[in-house]
Amino acid sequence: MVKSIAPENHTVCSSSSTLCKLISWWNSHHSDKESAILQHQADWLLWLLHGKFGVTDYNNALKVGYDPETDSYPSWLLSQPYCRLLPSVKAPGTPIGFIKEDIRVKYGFPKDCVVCTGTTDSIAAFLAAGATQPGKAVTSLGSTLAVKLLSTCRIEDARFGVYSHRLDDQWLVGGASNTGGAVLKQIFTDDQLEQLSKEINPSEPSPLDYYPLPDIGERFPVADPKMEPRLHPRPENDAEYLHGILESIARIEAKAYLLLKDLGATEAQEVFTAGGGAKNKQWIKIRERVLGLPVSRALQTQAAYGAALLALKGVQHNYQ
Ligand SMILES: Nc1ncnc2c1ncn2[C@@H]1O[C@H](COP(=O)(O)OP(=O)(O)O)[C@@H](O)[C@H]1O
Ligand SMILES: O=C(CO)[C@H](O)[C@H](O)COP(=O)(O)O
Repeated sequence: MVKSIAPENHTVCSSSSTLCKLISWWNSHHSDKESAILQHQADWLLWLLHGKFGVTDYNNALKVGYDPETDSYPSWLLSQPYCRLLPSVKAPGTPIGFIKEDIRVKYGFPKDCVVCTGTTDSIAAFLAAGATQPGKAVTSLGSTLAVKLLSTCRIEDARFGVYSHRLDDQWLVGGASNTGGAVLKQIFTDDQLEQLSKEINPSEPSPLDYYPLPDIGERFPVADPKMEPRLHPRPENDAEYLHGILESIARIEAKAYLLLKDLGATEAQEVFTAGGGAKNKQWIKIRERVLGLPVSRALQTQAAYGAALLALKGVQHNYQ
């Protein structure tokens, strides 16, 4: 359905895209189409704060089909019956309005507190890391593994789950794999992760070859909704098992950066790490060996810090 209206290999062709979800909803629900609007999670959260419907940012809107290069929805999307559900789009960090009075009073915010448009979680993590030059990258090791590489050129190829977000006048090229912390959490507690990791010698390659996924389906660097998790054979020693899983996730990350290079992105030179997995020093060393690049923990590993920086920039730009 999406493939019949969108250009070949467009990001919206990925089965997890916002546009696929919107069309699936449009075709399966027969009530309330008249009053419905499309909100991304971030739009909904911001709406609770400012109370204005139908506003988003061009990062969140990418996967519904918004073109951040022309700063507009493409004509193939605007000719669809559900196009009036699409929110208006502003640059990330643009002031939308003052915070609602009841919320302001409840939480003690100042009277001039302004709410700005946001961005996606892994872009916020990139901003938190403070990387500004092409070739610098951030891998977010949260529930999933999201890769963002600052590049001078834009790349998009849904066959591999690769897309580019606009970051001012540059591009954040990358994608998100379903591997990452969620699969670790299915097998180990956070305490076990910390203790077992200490038993791993990161300079020694693990011979175990897995494809750790929490469920069926992968998005990037291979887009395959039917891919099965591969987590066997399980050795008796848990530290060996964890070593094999961390090393296998590192191989997926290395494949991701290699793919971006092959597709023509600026070559990665240095990788910062954000998210819950960033605290694992052994994993950072394993990744450094497998990627063949300098890898370090970002100074700020919380995406929320990047979102706050974005709001600060927006307010300074518009009110000073
Ligand atoms: N020591 C550790 N080593 C590797 N991963 C860890 C460690 N501690 C926690 N994690 C993983 O970090 C993930 C949580 O990170 P977080 O950035 O909060 O995720 P989310 O994407 O859900 O916001 C969990 O899925 C957990 O498996
Ligand atoms: O898997 C994720 C959340 O579950 C990723 O963080 C997300 O898909 C990445 O999206 P984007 O590249 O648009 O920031």
